[in-house]
Amino acid sequence: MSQKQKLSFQAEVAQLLHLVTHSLYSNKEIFLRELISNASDACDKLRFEALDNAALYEDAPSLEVRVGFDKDARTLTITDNGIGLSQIEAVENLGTIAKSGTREFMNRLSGDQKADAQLVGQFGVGFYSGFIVADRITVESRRAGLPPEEGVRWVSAGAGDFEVETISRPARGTSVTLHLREDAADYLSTWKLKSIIGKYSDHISLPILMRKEEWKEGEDNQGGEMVLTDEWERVNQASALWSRPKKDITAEQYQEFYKQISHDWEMPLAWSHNRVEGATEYTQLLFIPSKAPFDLWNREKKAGVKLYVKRVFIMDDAEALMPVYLRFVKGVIDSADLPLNVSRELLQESRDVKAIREGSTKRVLAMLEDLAKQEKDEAASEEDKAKYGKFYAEFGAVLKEGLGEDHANRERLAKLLRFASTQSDAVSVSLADYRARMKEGQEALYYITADTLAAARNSPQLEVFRKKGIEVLLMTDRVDEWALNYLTEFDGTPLQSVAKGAVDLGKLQDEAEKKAAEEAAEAFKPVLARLKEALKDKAEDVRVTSRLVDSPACLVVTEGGMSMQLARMLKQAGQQAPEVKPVLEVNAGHALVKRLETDAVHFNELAHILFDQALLAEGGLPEDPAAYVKRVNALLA
Ligand SMILES: Nc1ncnc2c1ncn2[C@@H]1O[C@H](COP(=O)(O)OP(=O)(O)OP(=O)(O)O)[C@@H](O)[C@H]1O
Repeated sequence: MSQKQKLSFQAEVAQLLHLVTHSLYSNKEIFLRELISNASDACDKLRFEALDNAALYEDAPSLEVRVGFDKDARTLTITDNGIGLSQIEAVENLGTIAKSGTREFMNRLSGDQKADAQLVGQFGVGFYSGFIVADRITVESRRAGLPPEEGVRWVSAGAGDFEVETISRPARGTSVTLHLREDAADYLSTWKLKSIIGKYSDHISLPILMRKEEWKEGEDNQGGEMVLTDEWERVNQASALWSRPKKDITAEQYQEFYKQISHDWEMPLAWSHNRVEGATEYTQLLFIPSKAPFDLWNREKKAGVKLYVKRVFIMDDAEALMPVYLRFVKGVIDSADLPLNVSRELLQESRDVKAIREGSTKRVLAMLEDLAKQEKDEAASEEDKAKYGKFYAEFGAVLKEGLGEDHANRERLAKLLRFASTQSDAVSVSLADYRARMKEGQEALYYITADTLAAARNSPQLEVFRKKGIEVLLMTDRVDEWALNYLTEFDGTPLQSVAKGAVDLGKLQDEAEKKAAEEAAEAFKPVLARLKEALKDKAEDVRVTSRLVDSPACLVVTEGGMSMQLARMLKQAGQQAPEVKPVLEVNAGHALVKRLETDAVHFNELAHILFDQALLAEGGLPEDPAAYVKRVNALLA
């Protein structure tokens, strides 16, 4: 590649760049954080690769980042002596976005600049944020280990394409030169740059160097000015934030550190910083974000915890350190015990890692419990009180995955769950709240799962519960049904789906009611037998129920069976779902059902209408919708 080559950006990059240059003015200065963060990552990568191959250090073993500027040329340059980029890497890494879910993300953009800017913030613009302030960026780089003549220059004006060419670059590493737009000239100031670095990058563990400035008197006492010298000085603290004592770290520093490692633009909701001593020694600094990332639902998504060993960065997405259901947690774990050359495979098997994961999981749960406690704390500020609700709205559904995934902590997790209920539209009812206000004689915690809150609330299955004033939890997250399989009781009280099995209200029904129900069932027996016959292809069974008050019929599944809703969901997702044949339950007191006893002519029609209506009421569709319409019309005419 000795001549210049012109290449196009991947479509998604071009889209992202358009957004970056058109919507991200409000917080311009973050470009410096992003570029310094990349420089620091590049040094971390070199240090890691050099564990096996010390020759990569060449003659420059001390890693650093330099920030320099040239007022006359209106350029700002960030240089690192990290791992560098080969020509192929420059084309790939700076011309495409490797993140999974990028296309879906782009599809979510609405064209509304404000909303999109917010989304882009969640997505993370990284290197491309340089184009907020620059109308052209030149990257010069040479990968550690390659000869000087295999350097690369990459230039782009941030529109549709970029140019690359081979250059000779004796120093390993990367320099990113921003050709600043006219309105960004104020970044050409030592004072300004220092203050931004202090704000965003103070905790970076590498030294960030800038040229020292000196006061120079003007000629003939004509007033002087600050001029740059050739001496470089360190402008950050350069000690890893998590290794400093807690008391020396301010809330702002924690917040900025979070933003740097997470690329999130919002503040974290909570953090926890601890040195754990004992059989396994490590430091953990864990954050709970306040907003879900765009790819939260991708269970393959990179985990958010970085692993360090004695301050040396080892790997980014160390999934072995955190269970999948806590994939939203960001932070750093620095182990004193693991070997520096630990591999992913080794991590999976290490007992130290297991101990770290257990300890970190407990720490995150404790953080969540604290947030939940604040919710009810009179003395807490309104902001603090709202935090758990905020967390739950973003991550509650993911947390539920833990019921199936993390047996050891199931009870703690169960206490953290919140639901809407027939008494609360807000997703705010905890199992403990519900249990505390159960009716006299109530023996189970009742719940229903449905696609929407309205469908849950209006389900015929709730009728008898409403009549008796019994609260029912309304669950509408896709994961609920699956997760609830793993939670059969709470604090000794069973959890019972109102749509599964025969309803047994136990002590909530008085003797007279029970007797009346038994009599009705007895009298209805002959009709039941005919109904079963008429619907034998559709219904597993037909029985008389006491759960209905106003509706003629409803569908339930057998105890332990998969709900119709879950089966539908699986099918929609293209997965194998067992054919669920539901049980039709009929309300023997309802006029339409009574008509079955007398209207022999329309019996068959009525039977199918009952079944299909019950299916509609719970969010399903009749197998043959046209036949259903025809039957109803025949009766209406
Ligand atoms: N200073 C640098 N030295 C070496 N490689 C770099 C440097 N800056 C960027 N890169 C490469 O370019 C890639 C893209 O950078 P970019 O900042 O866009 O995304 P990222 O850092 O991977 O993701 P994010 O910033 O969202 O975490 C990086 O993954 C890295 O491989």
